[in-house]
Amino acid sequence: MDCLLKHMVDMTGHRDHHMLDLSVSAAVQELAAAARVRVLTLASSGGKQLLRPRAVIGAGGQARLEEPYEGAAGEPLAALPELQACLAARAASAARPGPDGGGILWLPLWIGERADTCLEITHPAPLLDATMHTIAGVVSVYRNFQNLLDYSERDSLTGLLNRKTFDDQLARMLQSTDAPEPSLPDRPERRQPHADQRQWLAVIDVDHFKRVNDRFGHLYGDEVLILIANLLQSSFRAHDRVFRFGGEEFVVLLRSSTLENAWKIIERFRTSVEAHHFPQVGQVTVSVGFVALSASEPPVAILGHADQALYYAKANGRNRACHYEQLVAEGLLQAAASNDTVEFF
Ligand SMILES: Nc1nc2c(ncn2[C@@H]2O[C@H](COP(=O)(O)OP(=O)(O)OP(=O)(O)O)[C@@H](O)[C@H]2O)c(=O)[nH]1
Repeated sequence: MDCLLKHMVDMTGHRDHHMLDLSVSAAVQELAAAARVRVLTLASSGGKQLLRPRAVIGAGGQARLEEPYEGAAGEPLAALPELQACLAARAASAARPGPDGGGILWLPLWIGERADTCLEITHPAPLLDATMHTIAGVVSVYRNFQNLLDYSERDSLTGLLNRKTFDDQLARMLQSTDAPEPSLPDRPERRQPHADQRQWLAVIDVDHFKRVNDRFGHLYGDEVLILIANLLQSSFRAHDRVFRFGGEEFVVLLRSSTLENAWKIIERFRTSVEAHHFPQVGQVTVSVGFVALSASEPPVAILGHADQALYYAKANGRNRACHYEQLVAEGLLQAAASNDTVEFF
């Protein structure tokens, strides 16, 4: 009981999804005496259902986060037919028996009709009913707490991450920027990220949005923001982070991408907005400024550089994306001092 209470206190003391994932995996590993526990994201990409590990812990080890990287689409759900059938039937759990009464247990976290997260418990011995009962309780607390965190981290109009969570997420990305990839002895198949891959920050602003509000009213303006948020979510990958920064301004943190791919992804989003028919309003466009993250620069300077590139895009025709370093290299922008920010509202 003491052990359970200790884990509950630890889990509910966090205000961060990653720490919560680490806590729940440590709790379940200890309670189930598991050989391995993984927290998995259930995602779909290109019509395929995928599993992406978020956190993992082995027996006697420390829980650690699994950092996503470009090219890591995820593990195909089809490789785990028991879990696939469980998700299709909206069932509470799936199991694959192993030797000596051990096996693998999957516990999807259902929120209504959706399960975005699943716990995977590899246990060498049978799980007693009492243990199963305790784990089910821990998983329910985890799900409720995840919900609460989601609520406090999200913008109520668009459902995107809010400004408040940006600083944390940027600090986390900056920490992993320029840091050497940890060696993973238990995952020898893991591909190392390409040397050209960087992390990127893009600031996106709706063009002439005031005109939309003035002509069609705020309700239609709000609808445009919601539709743009949807286009953002479908254009960027699950491990990128998309924020509504306020008003008609959005920020994206793009993980591990080459400059060429960052251009492609950002252009794909910009052209998808341009091609979208917004009910009543018709065509809407966006301008984008983006910059590579560098651990040696303070967040305010990085944001300032992306803002400068956005300002350039606004001043030079709108409906375009501009890359800060390229503008500086071409002499079109002056490299700004680190405490510079550009205001255009
Ligand atoms: N409907 C709606 N409008 C908002 C919201 N937040 C800010 N706005 C409006 O967004 C508009 C921003 O206008 P401006 O800053 O002048 O910029 P703009 O018209 O987009 O022009 P450029 O950025 O120069 O292309 C203002 O009219 C704000 O009232 C919101 O949540 N909903």
